[in-house]
Amino acid sequence: MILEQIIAKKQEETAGLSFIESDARPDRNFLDALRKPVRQKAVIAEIKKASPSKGVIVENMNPAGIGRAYENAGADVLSILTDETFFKGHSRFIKEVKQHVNLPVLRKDFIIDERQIEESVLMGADAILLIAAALKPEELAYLHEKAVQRGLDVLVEVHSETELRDVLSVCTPHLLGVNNRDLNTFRTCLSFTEKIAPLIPKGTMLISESGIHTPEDVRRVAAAGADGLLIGEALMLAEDKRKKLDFLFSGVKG
Ligand SMILES: O=P(O)(O)OC[C@@H](O)[C@@H](O)c1c[nH]c2ccccc12
Repeated sequence: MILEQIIAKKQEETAGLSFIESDARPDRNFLDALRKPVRQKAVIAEIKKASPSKGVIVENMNPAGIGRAYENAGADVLSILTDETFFKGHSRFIKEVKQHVNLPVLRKDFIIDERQIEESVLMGADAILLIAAALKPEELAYLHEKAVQRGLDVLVEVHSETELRDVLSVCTPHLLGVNNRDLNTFRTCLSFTEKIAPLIPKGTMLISESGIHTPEDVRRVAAAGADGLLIGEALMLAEDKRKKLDFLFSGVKG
């Protein structure tokens, strides 16, 4: 029930946020970068110091250094964890990284309140994540619309057919992510991508998220029809990010 715990914590945090209005806008195009991938499939490389399932992944993490290494390795965009409590992220990471890297950035956090959308723009995010399991369909539709109005791209994350149907009944996102990890049990299984891929509407990009560690994993989600891959741990743990990405893509043709 980790998701419930995380949401309870976010409710506490967002209660203290004030409504700020600014004319700040995202300055990089996340969706465009995903549509022109460097490799056969788009790569969202994630900067994540720790996670509830793995604990600390990298001690003394230098986000800007990792961001630069990801860019040099041919990642198309970045995902940066900003949640402090469960992922040891920080709100300043996005700006810090963008000073040294030219890639668009997704703010990876648990967005449940419209004030976090303005906050994301002020943090320097170009895109945000909305997690279907954390929101009622009407809430998701509302936050999706608000984010788009503020110029943000939105990755909508689902984990089941039911969640996908609920999402599609209220909005048609440009980017749909299938999380291969069950946020309640932490187990990953790539068959989630395979099951959900055929149900994604035309014109929506499908991103396979989590649990991608081997060339066989990449081949499998690519064959299932994923347009992009979100990879965290495997890249965080790699000494040489380019070598790792080349290796991961070694089994994908075309
Ligand atoms: O480290 P992995 O297994 O490659 O997974 C990355 C990413 O998909 C995962 O961090 C993630 C997917 N959805 C999330 C929602 C919140 C926090 C984290 C996530």
